[in-house]
Amino acid sequence: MGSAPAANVREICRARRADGPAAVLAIGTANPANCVLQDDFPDFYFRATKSDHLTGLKDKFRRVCQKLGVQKRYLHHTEELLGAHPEFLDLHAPSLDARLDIAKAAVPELAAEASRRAIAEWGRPAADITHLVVTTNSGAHIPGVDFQLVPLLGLRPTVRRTMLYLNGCFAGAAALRVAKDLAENNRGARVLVVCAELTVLLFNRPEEGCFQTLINQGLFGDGAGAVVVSADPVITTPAVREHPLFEIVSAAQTIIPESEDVIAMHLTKGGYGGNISTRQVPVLIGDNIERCLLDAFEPLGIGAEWNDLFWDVHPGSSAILDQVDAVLQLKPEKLAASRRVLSEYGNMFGVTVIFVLDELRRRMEKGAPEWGAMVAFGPGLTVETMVLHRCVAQGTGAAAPSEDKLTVA
Ligand SMILES: CC(C)(COP(=O)(O)OP(=O)(O)OC[C@H]1O[C@@H](n2cnc3c(N)ncnc32)[C@H](O)[C@@H]1OP(=O)(O)O)[C@@H](O)C(=O)NCCC(=O)NCCSC(=O)/C=C/c1ccc(O)cc1
Repeated sequence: MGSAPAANVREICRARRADGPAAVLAIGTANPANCVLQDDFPDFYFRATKSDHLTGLKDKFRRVCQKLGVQKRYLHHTEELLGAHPEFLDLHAPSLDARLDIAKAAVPELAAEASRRAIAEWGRPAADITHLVVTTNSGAHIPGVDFQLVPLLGLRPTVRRTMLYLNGCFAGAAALRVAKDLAENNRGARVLVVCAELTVLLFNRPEEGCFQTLINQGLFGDGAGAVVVSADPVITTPAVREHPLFEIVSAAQTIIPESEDVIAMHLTKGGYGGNISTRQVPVLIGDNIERCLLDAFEPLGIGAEWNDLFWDVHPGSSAILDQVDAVLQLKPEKLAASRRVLSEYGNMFGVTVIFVLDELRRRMEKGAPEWGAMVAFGPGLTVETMVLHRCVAQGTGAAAPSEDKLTVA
């Protein structure tokens, strides 16, 4: 076989690229059935960990729980499951294997549930998914959740998988960034992004002097979010249409200088260890968020009137959202979707921004902003910044199929 001239190779590569931009076509979410109310949680937690005698610490935990912005969460671990694993209550007992076993079975199931909802909304067969990007902090298995999802969802064995482990709370935005590049560089690609988290690896008994445990138990929740992304949505049949919801216009990642130790987590024999500098995190995010946003929006020629945008900010805690509000001087309704998700589900690590996106699309009405920002934070400290454009048919507030003229400001 003769070798093709270089120009032809370029042409081949160019022809393989989609016209873009990548767009979110469908969103699915899922949570475990076990719902816990924040008001009841201190009683549950201290009872389940046989720590009711630590009355001062329990009062403090109650106060901290009230400050996190959470009212409700869903947790895979129940009192029954904890009762079957007394080793989870002993900080010094080896419990990592048992925790990983729980995650190995439960994370793919939760991920599959969210994915099925996204695929059902998308309206095409699961076998039409060409790429799969999966993230979790809850596990360390090979093959991983990505592999398990292939039979669970009926994906093709040739689906191109990318597994992102241990990206902390910015994992959801990072997965969408990867999906954008995959979709825009592969004409016809249909990328399924799936994020799934369980907090069973973080579960620990309360201890005097260990504030981190109180945050871990009071803030985080379990859930999964899935999104279908494509850069060339089409009308497939008269009955089934692909509807772009949000175009992903740009995606960037930044490390905040000298913040390496601010969120540091690692696997230990007893689950996750490490520390979050809870007072520093909101301050550092506040000090750096505007620069990250300007770097994202200025090259696009979009003005920095932050109140003209819609916002998907990772709700790390209400202190973080308050800081973002204060620095960007946002109107109260701007972070309402982030605050609602935090309140109803807790901080679900990288999953949370997908829940906020789902909440945003439900809140979008005629006259809502066309341009928006997704901002996620996590270990590093790392900031993921994404410029989003809501897809609207001219003159309506509804999402438009790709054939219709899309409004681009
Ligand atoms: C709720 C906080 C912690 C405190 O709220 P506050 O408005 O500053 O209130 P206070 O100053 O009145 O503090 C409430 C209580 O907590 C105590 N406290 C206040 N920080 C302290 C303190 N660092 N020491 C020890 N006592 C303290 C404080 O002394 C006080 O105790 P007390 O007077 O007895 O009621 C608030 O600052 C806050 O939400 N901070 C941000 C929380 C945060 O870091 N969120 C998560 C960011 S991202 C992330 O977590 C990712 C994690 C991850 C996890 C796993 C992975 O695998 C990967 C990643």
